[in-house]
Amino acid sequence: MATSSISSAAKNLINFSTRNVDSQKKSIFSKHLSFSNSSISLQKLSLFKGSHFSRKLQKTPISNVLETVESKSDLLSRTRDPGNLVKTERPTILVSEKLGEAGLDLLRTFGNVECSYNLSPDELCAKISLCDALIVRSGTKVTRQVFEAAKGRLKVVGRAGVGIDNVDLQAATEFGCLVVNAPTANTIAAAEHGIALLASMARNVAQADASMKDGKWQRNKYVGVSLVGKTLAIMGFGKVGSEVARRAKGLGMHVIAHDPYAPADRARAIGVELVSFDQAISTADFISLHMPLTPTTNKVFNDETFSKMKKGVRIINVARGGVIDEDALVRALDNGTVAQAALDVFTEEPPPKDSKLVQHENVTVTPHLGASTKEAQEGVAVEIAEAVVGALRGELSATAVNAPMVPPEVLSELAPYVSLAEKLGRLAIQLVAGGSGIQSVKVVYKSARDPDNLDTRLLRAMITKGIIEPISDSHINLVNADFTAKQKGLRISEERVLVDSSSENPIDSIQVQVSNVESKFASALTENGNISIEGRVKYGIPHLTCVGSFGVDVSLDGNLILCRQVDQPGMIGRVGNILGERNVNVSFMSVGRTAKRTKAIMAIGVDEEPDKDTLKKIGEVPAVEEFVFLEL
Ligand SMILES: NC(=O)c1ccc[n+]([C@@H]2O[C@H](COP(=O)([O-])OP(=O)(O)OC[C@H]3O[C@@H](n4cnc5c(N)ncnc54)[C@H](O)[C@@H]3O)[C@@H](O)[C@H]2O)c1
Ligand SMILES: O=C(O)[C@H](O)COP(=O)(O)O
Repeated sequence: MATSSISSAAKNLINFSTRNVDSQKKSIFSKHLSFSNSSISLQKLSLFKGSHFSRKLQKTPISNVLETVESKSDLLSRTRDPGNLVKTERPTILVSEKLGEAGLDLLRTFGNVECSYNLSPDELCAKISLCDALIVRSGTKVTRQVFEAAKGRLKVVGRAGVGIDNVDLQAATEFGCLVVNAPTANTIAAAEHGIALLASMARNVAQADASMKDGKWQRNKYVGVSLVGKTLAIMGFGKVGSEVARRAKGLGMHVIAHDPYAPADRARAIGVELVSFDQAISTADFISLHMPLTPTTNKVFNDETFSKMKKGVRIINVARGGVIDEDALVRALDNGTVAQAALDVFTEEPPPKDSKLVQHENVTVTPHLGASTKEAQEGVAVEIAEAVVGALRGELSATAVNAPMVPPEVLSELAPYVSLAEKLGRLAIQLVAGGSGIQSVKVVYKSARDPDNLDTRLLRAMITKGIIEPISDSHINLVNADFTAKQKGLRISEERVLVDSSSENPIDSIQVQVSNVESKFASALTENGNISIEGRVKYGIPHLTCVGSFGVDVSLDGNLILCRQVDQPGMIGRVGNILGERNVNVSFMSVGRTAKRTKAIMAIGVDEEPDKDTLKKIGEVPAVEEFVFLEL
């Protein structure tokens, strides 16, 4: 297979250590390195089934498989890492931030544990080459320099908590270091802290306390507001958001939530109505933030969105500081749009000492204490200790956040399908209209291969990745895809359809159906109301071949405009001209229709993202009935 046909998505799953691989080979197996001692058996990796390779290697632990793969492959001619833990008696585990005793005890049964808190970046770099594992919370920046300084010995970084924004995941993967986290043990603590901030803000607890300690008795100044009967909008109805909702209902609040991807029935089950972003922020008396920090949510609370809020609204943030434009929040507090804010998280932590936001009299602050209860820290410590010990033993971890190992033979065959799968997932989620909760996805693989010889876990993982990553800060890989989908209430079912084909290709086509949702592009819906898209690999390149009931043929490279129009002459020219006049390069174009001169779909691949005005112009072409721009 040509190097160029291995997409970045596939590269994400090519995860071999390439430290000593020559440069041309590195361009194929670049960037993503492995965790090399996984004990998953080849029985599970039935992608190998039937081959000479598989017969020889069945039931062999992956560590041995990899030895064999490595010895077979001149791509992987590196010598084994002298720090390989299989050969090391007791690994060294550096804990750089306070961790619960139960977790430390567990670690001590397995390795030599060194607790060194408050290390400077230089001190951390100096120590790290002597360590096999590092355990951090949000205060330690695990940068590329740390991985470089580790000189290949560091095997696993454990994040004792949810957010992994302080770990350079790309660098970790490049240096062959597994990153694991503890995503569930601090959920309740974060939710309780959200409620604590809500109540103390409403009753000016922090301000009144400071005033009394200053010798004052200001009963009139600190008259608060009641919670009962007030509307609370939960922004991000995930693990923490839904727990905050439950508790707020107990306080007699009317709770609504905005989360474009949360299942409506989960919300209904606890008496919460899912609403649009604008409806949530314009009707709420209190707004509590629980969405992840992603490119979409970065500074989503800004001058424009504050201006849509009810005057005198109160805001709580225990998610991530970056979802708020902090300067805009200061302005909104100054002009009274926002009456009060209670913040546990900040764009920069710790925030500058002279931060206007922190100093503002209507703001209650805590220094990122959401997860800081004894119980949560014990839970997180045990959760992370188990994950780190498991990783050091070579077991696959359900909370791994960077890529596990995939044998190259499997990858070279599946690489274009892996890329197709991720792109179909990304397209499918972008076709879902905001506000529709997505619950179940069905994937149909058409293949001439015996189902026993086709392991679709990798493809399912990539479809899951395509669906979840644009809407969350979760990092999906082969290990954690099913776990993450389940946690998010997303059911992914698969169907294999055996087709009659003499082709050597493992798969004929992949179809992704999203059930019971509204679509931004009605033509993507089939008669039974599901969004349906289908793709194939042609000449090693993923193609979109069907949208709803319309056949198309467009290579999935760059971005895509889908346009439904009345089927009539001149449409390609008209839309092509609009794009050409604005210097948007068309890479591919295809028209599909159900019958002559009725309706047609035009699928246009574009190299550049058209601006709003260009898209508006396309929408204004009289025969165009609907269109959508999709990023791949
Ligand atoms: N302050 C703390 O100490 C502390 C503790 C735990 C978690 N957190 C943070 O809280 C946040 C939530 O954590 P979680 O464990 O509940 O995560 P989660 O993944 O379970 O929930 C996040 C939810 O946000 C939704 N979402 C994604 N994009 C959205 C958007 N644009 N608008 C609205 N909703 C959107 C997702 O669909 C998901 O349901 C994370 O940022 C996490 O890092 C902070
Ligand atoms: O992401 C998390 O888990 C929370 O923000 C907690 O961070 P901490 O472990 O630094 O308290």
